[in-house]
Amino acid sequence: MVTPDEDRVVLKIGTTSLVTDGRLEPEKVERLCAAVRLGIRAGLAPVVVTSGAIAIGRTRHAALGDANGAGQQVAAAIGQGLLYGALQETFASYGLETGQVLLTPYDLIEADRGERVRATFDEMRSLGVVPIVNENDALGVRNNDVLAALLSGFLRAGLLVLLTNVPGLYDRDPQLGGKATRIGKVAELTPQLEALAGGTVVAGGTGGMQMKLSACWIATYSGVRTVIADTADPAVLVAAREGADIGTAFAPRPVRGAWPDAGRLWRAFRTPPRGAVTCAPAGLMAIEHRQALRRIQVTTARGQFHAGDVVDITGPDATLLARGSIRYPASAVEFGCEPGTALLVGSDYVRIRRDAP
Ligand SMILES: Nc1ncnc2c1ncn2[C@@H]1O[C@H](COP(=O)(O)OP(=O)(O)O)[C@@H](O)[C@H]1O
Ligand SMILES: N[C@@H](CCC(=O)OP(=O)(O)O)C(=O)O
Repeated sequence: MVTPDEDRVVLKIGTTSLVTDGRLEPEKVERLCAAVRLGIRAGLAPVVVTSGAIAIGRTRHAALGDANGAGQQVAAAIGQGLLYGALQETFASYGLETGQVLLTPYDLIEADRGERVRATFDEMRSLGVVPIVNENDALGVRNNDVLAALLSGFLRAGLLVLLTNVPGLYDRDPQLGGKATRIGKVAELTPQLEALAGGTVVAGGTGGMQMKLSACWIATYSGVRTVIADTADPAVLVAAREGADIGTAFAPRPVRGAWPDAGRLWRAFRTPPRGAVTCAPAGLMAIEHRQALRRIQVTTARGQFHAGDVVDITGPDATLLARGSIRYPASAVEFGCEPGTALLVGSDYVRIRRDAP
C-alpha cells in the first residue's frame, strides 16, 4: 500500500494573488516567498504552482490584450519568462533556490513520462530546490487548480493549498456584495455544494471557483487534504498543515489498495460538468460494476455537451452516481446512436459513491 508523503505540500497561487493591473506586484510575490519560507522552516517540502504568465504577457505585448486560443498561448509564452525570472529573484532574496518546471496534465497521467517527472521532483527536494511549476501554456492553456490537484496526487502530497483572492468557499460569491458566509469544512463534495460556486473568471485566469471545486474532486479522490485559502496570510501553509480554521478544508477520501488512477480522475473531473445523462435500471447496474454505459441504458441527456466533455451520470431520482468523459455529443445521445453504443467505458468515469475510483 502506498502511503502519503505528509511533508510534501503543493501550494497553488492564482493570477489575482500575484498580478495587479497586468503586472506582477512585488508585495504579493514577497508574501508568497514568506509563506514558502515559513513552511520550509516548519519542516515542509513545498512545491509551488503559479499562474500569471498570460496576464503578464498580455500587458507586455499590447496586441495580445484580450487574446484567446493561440494568442493566449503566445501571451503565456511571453509572460512565463518574466513571471519566473521575477519569482526566482525574489525567492533568492529569501535564501531559497528555485527551479522552473513546465508541465501538462499528460506528463502526470502517462506512466513513462511520469517516472521522469517524479525523478526531477525527488532530486529537487533532495537538493533543497523549490519547484516553481506552471502549465506549459505555449502548448495549450488549461487550468492550474486542476494541474496542481493532479500534481498533489502524483506526488502523494499530504496537503494541497489553493491560494486565491477570497478567504475560501462561501455560500455565495463574496465579491457580489451582500452577506456571504464562509464554509469552514467540507466532509464530502456534492453537486449542492458545487451549486454555490460562481463561474466568474478574472482576466488572464482560466478558473473561477467552480474550477477550484473540480480540482478539489481530483485532489480529495487522490487522498490529498485540500484547503482553499486567502493569499494574504504568510502563515497560511503552516496553519493549513496544522488543521487551523482557515479558508475551506476539504477532507480526503480514504485511499484503499492501489493508488487512484490519475488519468481516470482527469477524465472525470478536469472541468465542471457540461451536462448529464440519466440511467435506466440497467445503467445503474453497469455503473455499479464499472462497465461501459450503453445508449440503451440511458433515458435522457441534459445540456449541450460535446464528445469528450465531462458529464454527470445520475440515477432516475437525479442522484449523482458517477462523473466522466462522454464519447458522444448530446445530439447523438438523444437521436443518433445505435442502442448498443458505449457512451462511456469503465475507465472514462469515476463512481461518486460507495468506493474510491
Ligand atoms: N461561492 C463562492 N465562494 C467564494 N468565491 C467565489 C464563489 N463563487 C465565485 N467565487 C469567485 O471565485 C473567485 C476565485 O476564483 P479565480 O478567479 O479562479 O481565482 P484565482 O485566479 O485565484 O485562481 C473569487 O474572486 C470569487 O469572486
Ligand atoms: N497557466 C496560466 C494560468 C491558468 C490559470 O489556471 O489561472 P488562474 O485561474 O488564475 O489560476 C498562466 O500562467 O497565466
